[in-house]
Amino acid sequence: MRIAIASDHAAIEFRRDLADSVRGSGHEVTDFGTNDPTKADYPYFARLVAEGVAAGEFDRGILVCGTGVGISIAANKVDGVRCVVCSEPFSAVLSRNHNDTNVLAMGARVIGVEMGKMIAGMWLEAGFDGGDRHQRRVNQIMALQNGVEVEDQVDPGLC
Ligand SMILES: O=C(CO)[C@H](O)[C@H](O)COP(=O)(O)O
Repeated sequence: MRIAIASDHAAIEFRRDLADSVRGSGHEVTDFGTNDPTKADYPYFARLVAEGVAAGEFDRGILVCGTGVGISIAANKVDGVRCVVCSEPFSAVLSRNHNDTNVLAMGARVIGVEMGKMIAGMWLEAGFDGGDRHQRRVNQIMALQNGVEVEDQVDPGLC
């Protein structure tokens, strides 16, 4: 797959190690930096990756900052992006199976790089389960992103 990766200053070594690992698994990796250890603003780097994924230039994106939180919030502002921030593989894989996430965020101040490689590897391998309920909910998420009103599809009488 074509993978875009970026980080802020808090995750430079983590991102470089991770990019090597993803490349080693046979993916085509485009690394957007930063390579500047002075302060870098994570929304800028989130945007480079998120817009590339949303435009179809990349199949998936990986973002790293100190916690993964800010960079994931920023990525999720881009229409077409479903970014998950993860510190363990279970949520990463389920985010693919149920939510069809297309960007993964992690925190270099939260987890070690070996855990990051495992999370990214499993996330890249996992597929979307699809099917009526998961596809419907993903469609609802995307409708929210576009400001469309979303109705609960479940009969309240069944709750
Ligand atoms: O985790 C982050 C955002 O969620 C950033 O990496 C973090 O806020 C950067 O902090 P500092 O500028 O103090 O190094």
